Amino acid sequence: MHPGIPDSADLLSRHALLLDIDGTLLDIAPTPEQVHVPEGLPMLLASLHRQMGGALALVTGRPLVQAVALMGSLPTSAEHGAVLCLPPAEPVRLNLPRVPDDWRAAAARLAEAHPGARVETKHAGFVLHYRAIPEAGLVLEQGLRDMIAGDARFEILPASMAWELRPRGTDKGIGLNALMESPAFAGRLPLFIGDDVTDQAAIAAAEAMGGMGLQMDASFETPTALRAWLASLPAEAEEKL
Ligand SMILES: O=P(O)(O)OC[C@H]1O[C@H](O[C@H]2O[C@H](CO)[C@@H](O)[C@H](O)[C@H]2O)[C@H](O)[C@@H](O)[C@@H]1O
Repeated sequence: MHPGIPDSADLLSRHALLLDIDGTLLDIAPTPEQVHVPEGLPMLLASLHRQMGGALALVTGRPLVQAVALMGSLPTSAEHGAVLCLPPAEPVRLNLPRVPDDWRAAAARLAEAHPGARVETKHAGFVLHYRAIPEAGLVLEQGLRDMIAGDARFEILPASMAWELRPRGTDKGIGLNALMESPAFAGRLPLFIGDDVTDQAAIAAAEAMGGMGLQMDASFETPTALRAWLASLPAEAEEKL
């Protein structure tokens, strides 16, 4: 575990916990639908959320509906900062351009041409996954780059064995900042944990606020270790009181 992590009592009372999902809370699976949510994880997160006065959130690239289905109803920044949900309020979506339908169709054709590749649709953009066909990663990237050439409204983000085509103007740092501005998080220091290149913006945002941003490979290493640490927090905090 990272040496700078605050002790449990300090963490629960003075910090906000902001957690990535894939590769952090959950082990990576062959496809987005095949992730396994360990029994008790949503209940553990809900319990920590209560104990932290509401200052626990998910910061994910997944669409909100998927985050809720996997982890339950928690404060969530979804689609890399494009959607903010603070239950019970209705989710708020940034006003961003959506990728043209003909790009979505072209991406589907690209995936068809490389069996094993697949397109995941999001509200404003899409993800081209190549985990099942790693050798096609560079060709698929080039196909996407040709697609957006000359259109500065969009960008291609390297993700975990995937390329994400999305509008500029949002990232996980923007999502983290929006969460930290909400009442339950105000006055607390953010502790963000993520595993992927898309998590760098949230790590930078947490550090810019005087908090901590941890990369999984340099802190917990595996989702199993992170989940065990989360499960230990309440009991450890009680011992210190
Ligand atoms: O920000 P996160 O919560 O980490 O979500 C990032 C992306 O995760 C999903 O894709 C990744 O995880 C899948 C399941 O383990 C894996 O099969 C895939 O190869 C990974 O790229 C999700 O599908 C994306 O929408 C998220 O942006």
